[in-house]
Amino acid sequence: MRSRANPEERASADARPLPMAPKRGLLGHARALQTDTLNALHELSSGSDGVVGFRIGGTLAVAVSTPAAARDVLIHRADDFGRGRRQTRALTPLMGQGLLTSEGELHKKQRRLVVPHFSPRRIPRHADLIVSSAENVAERWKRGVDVDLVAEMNALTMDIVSRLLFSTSSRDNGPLAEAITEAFEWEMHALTSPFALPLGVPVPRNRRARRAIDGIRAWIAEFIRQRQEAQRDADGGAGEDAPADVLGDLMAARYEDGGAMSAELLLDEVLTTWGAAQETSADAQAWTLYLLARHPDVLKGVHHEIDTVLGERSVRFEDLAHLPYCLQVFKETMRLCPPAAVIPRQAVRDTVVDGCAIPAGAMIFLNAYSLHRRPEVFADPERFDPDRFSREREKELPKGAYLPFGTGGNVCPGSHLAMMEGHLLTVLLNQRLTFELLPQAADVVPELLVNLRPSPGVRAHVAAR
Ligand code: HEM
Repeated sequence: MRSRANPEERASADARPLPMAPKRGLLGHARALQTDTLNALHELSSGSDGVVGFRIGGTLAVAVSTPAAARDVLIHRADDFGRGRRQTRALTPLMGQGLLTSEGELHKKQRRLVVPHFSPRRIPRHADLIVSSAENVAERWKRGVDVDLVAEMNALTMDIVSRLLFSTSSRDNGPLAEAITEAFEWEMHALTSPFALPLGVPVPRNRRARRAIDGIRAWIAEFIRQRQEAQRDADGGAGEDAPADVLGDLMAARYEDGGAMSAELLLDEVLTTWGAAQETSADAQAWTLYLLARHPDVLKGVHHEIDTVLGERSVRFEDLAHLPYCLQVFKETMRLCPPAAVIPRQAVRDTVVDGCAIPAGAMIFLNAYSLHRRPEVFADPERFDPDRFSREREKELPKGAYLPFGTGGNVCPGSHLAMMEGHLLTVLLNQRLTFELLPQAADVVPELLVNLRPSPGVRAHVAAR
């Protein structure tokens, strides 16, 4: 007797063949992707119904860019996809088995432990340190300076994340900040270059990265050890209580069985948080300042809201609910320029995405940049229009149409913190300063490295408002 196929099998039997982009030479689309990844992917996506296959050398790749297809990959069929070898190889040396690299049971167990520390209830306590880091910058710039906003926003978010994690400023530890920059640059090369060699191959770039990564892990491990020692003294009544930072939270966190994280995993999660939180937030803020400088009408609305609600006083967490237009600006920025513009996956078995058959091994490029430009969802998609995120209009967005933080089991655990940080910085920096783009900023384009960055930087004259 024939057994009845389960719904999964029926779905894959009914799947239509994957539509393929027109062929391109022996290397397929490899060259176009190598020279301009973002535009090559956008061209593939916008010429498709949202799921399109193409070749990178001998490998099948698929660009995904509709809400339904995105939800299949990230939610409904998430178990059919892994992170992909390249991502794991690039991130593991620095981040070990942290949330950005682990999978399966370990990933689930770590999420249960880590995610609650970044919940909407827990993040307001970080608002003051974000404000004070930004105030330091505003104070330094008030007499007028020419700067690159990309580099400066990276320094600012580096400072914020190191205070958030360890209660110490990255400005006080130059060698660590330099090593982190070196390690992130190597990760970027390993993620994006077809010529990247495994870290064990002793070419000069790898040797430098190895030194930087070993230095960072040793420094943070020693910092954790000292904090644990101080904690033991405090528990014994012989010292001060530990500062209330993310490291303290993670040290105190307990699994359901009452056990604590191993020293190695604690180190991995701390470095993962650093890696995931810093550059994404810097790029989001650099894009926000750039787009505001290009749209004086929107900037006027931002100034009006800030002046009405705050006047000259500093912003506090409680004010954010009364500054909705500044939040809309930040959200619209992440629609047009999502820092995580492409979310990579690899099919671990034959599967189906939005009705199309995807074979095991296919690389998936979930293309948020093109997803956020679907004209059927976002009319006149290239227009910078924060009103798209007014309370009423935002509610009408179809599920899966706006994914700056992904969705499903890997959704960004830092999204609430990132939104609060982006909101606070948008308010504070535009309250205190003016940003006038210099002629070199005339040709800024989005470039997909690991994140979507304004390239070659955003030169601006900054002065007190
Ligand atoms: C504007 C800032 C940020 C953006 C645009 C962003 C975006 C994203 C996206 C799209 C993902 C999902 C990746 C995937 O599905 O593979 C992700 C994951 C992650 N993010 Fe964020 N993120 C931001 C800030 C932060 C912050 C502040 C933290 C730290 C608290 C953080 C920690 C993480 C971690 C640990 C993951 C891995 C989650 C997992 O795979 O389980 N991110 N982020």
